[in-house]
Amino acid sequence: METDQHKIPVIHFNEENLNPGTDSWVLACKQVRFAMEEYGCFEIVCDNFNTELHNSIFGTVKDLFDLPVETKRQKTTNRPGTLGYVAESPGNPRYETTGIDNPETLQGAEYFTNIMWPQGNHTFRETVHSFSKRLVEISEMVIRMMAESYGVERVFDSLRESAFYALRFFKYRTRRSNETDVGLVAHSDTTFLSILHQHQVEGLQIKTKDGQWIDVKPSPSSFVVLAGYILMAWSNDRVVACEHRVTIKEEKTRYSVGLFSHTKGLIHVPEEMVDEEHPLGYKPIDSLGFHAFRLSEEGLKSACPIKAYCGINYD
Ligand SMILES: O=C(O)CCC(=O)C(=O)O
Ligand SMILES: [Fe+2]
Repeated sequence: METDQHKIPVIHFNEENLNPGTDSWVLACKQVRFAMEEYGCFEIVCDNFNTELHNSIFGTVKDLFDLPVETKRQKTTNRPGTLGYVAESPGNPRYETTGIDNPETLQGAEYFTNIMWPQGNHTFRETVHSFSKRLVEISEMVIRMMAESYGVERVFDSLRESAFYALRFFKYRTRRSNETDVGLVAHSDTTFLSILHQHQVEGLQIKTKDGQWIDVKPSPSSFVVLAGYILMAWSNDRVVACEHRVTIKEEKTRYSVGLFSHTKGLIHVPEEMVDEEHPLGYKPIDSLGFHAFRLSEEGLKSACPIKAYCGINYD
């Protein structure tokens, strides 16, 4: 429910405020930091994001999920800790997802496409590639803005170099008579950042600090940027990973897509993030190790898996 007190911050990304060093850039950095610290998320409206790309990505999503299940189930990733295809499960019976590693590279987009369509699928490959490239640019921009707003621009290059991406597609089938409106149960992501894009049918909900759930409306030109557990640790708890879920009230199939940014190697909390009020809370963070831990019995049980994995003085 959207209430008077709470509204997810909306930030417009346009040519002017994306020009580093300008006053409007500095203001946009402040808005991004405020949104992340208060909500763990914000909505970006991209003035120059074309509706055609929005329509084509969701056209390809339908083609992909319409493939036979044996085709979708094939192995598409060798990356430790990365999920490939996930079908309906008892906790999330309406949820189906699959993902592409390195989708912003031609090779990544092609590798996945050729497994799904051995005869090739030019439209799918091109759409995934151009859409992911745009989202990676947005993701890098947000990370740069966060680094600048905390005065740690010096670490931006190493964060950028250690980043890798997955594009994931989601389908939520319509409700059967004995089922609830749950699309995906509440959780926070194991990412640094997740950027979600919804199509027509709403469902994404974000939990506020005071425990209220607020709806995020779909729009062809807007994306929701969510803080994941790795950003939470990197920021030494200045930003808290955004808890979210999917609740589908309409009797319709829902599609969404998201770019998930991960990091390889060890990420250190920058020393500038540590002060009296924020004592160092994390050992160096191994994002891939954390991903595997999160899926373990202990990780699934933990109230705050990132702290259980690499928190200092946490039990
Ligand atoms: O479908 C969505 O909008 C959200 C998906 C999601 O949160 C996830 O898979 O982690
Ligand atoms: Fe999520």
